[in-house]
Amino acid sequence: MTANATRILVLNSGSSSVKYQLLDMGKAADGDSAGARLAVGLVERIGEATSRLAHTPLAAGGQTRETTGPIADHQAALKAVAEELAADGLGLDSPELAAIGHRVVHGGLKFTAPTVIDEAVLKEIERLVPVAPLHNPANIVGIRTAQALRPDLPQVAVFDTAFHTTMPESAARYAIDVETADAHRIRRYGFHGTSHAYVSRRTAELLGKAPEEVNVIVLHLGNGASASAVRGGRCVDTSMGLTPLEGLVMGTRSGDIDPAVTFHLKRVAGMSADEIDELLNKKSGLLGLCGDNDMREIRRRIDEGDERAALAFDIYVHRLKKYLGAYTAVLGKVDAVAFTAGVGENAAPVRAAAIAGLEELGMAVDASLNAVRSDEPRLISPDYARVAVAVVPTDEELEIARQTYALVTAS
Ligand SMILES: Nc1ncnc2c1ncn2[C@@H]1O[C@H](COP(=O)(O)OP(=O)(O)O)[C@@H](O)[C@H]1O
Ligand SMILES: CC(=O)OP(=O)(O)O
Ligand SMILES: [Mg+2]
Repeated sequence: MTANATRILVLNSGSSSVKYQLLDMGKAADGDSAGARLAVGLVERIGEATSRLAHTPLAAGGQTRETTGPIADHQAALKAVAEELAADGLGLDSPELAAIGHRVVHGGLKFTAPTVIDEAVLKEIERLVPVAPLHNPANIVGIRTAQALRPDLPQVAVFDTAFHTTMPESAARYAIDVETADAHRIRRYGFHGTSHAYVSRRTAELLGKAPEEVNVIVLHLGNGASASAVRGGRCVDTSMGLTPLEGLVMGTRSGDIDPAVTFHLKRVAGMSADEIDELLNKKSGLLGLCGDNDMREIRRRIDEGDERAALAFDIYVHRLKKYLGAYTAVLGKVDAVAFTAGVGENAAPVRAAAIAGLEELGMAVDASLNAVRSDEPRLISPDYARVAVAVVPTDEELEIARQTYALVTAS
């Protein structure tokens, strides 16, 4: 790595998408912290005929370029991304590139911090595929493709599970036979940790406090959704478990159910383990309840009087309330609730409904503050509320870039 290599490419490979950012850690971002964005983009609907790549070269005019047409797999997606970057002189061959940072969803028990990827690390990420079947395979293809493009560069894995490794055993252990659990490493790992870490820190900043001084409940509500209880900057509980299926109602995932539902489906409905897996991960949640997994579409249907959409919304919100109550009890004292990710940042009705009726917990939302649209962290609670309710946009890519840069410049 040369001394002036300050750029980090971040790849966030999802099951059917790749989000990416090229950042310069030697330059300040908005505000005063490092990480100026040079290019950002998204490839979506990978594997379908209608794949779409939207690329915005912020360092070269900032005009978004869109390409549509089939992109067969993640490897093809990353090659297309590399070409877009190269078109503006921001290519992967640049000597200014210091490292490539990858979001890796499941890190198991081994990885509690960002890690430079070698074959042994890749093997471990591969071993964890059964507990993150929608995510780890895409992460692996992202890493292998990036390695092939720049074999000389450090590739760094930043794990979704890392932030949650501070959970006490009382929160991390399931109440099942200890030997069986240990033999198969069955426990609560938690996910979206990079987001929970970033958002809880930003929330403390918004309150003008140090992270050590505040207790925050973070609600990361995207396609996948999870809640976490963060005490003084450390995670003490989170809603996702062994896999990203437990907890909140999600776009296509059920979240919490009675585990007996699974053997009932097997014994009574004759479904196989794979069919049940597919049902709970891909055909449940909002999609299973009402046929749509996008909150925008659900709100539109509710406005037209659609009862199935209204019930799906109510079930989604009911689950959020339960976790707000539970994590208030876990934390004892809550300073702030932070809403983040696609739904949390954009869906004012979800925020209003989740907090409604929680005055006894010190939580309230001001309707006019809640209606404000902004990309900035902001409070939406009235002055009198004991608990600050906030909208805090997440930035997993920036956080991954910071952790990656810190690791490769430390040695
Ligand atoms: N303007 C909006 N209003 C309501 N919901 C929105 C809006 N924009 C995005 N969403 C929701 O956010 C979801 C995507 O969230 P995001 O955090 O980008 O997900 P992921 O990173 O898991 O792909 C969409 O499926 C949709 O439900
Ligand atoms: C872990 C997880 O659920 O991630 P995503 O929300 O990106 O699907
Ligand atoms: Mg996400």
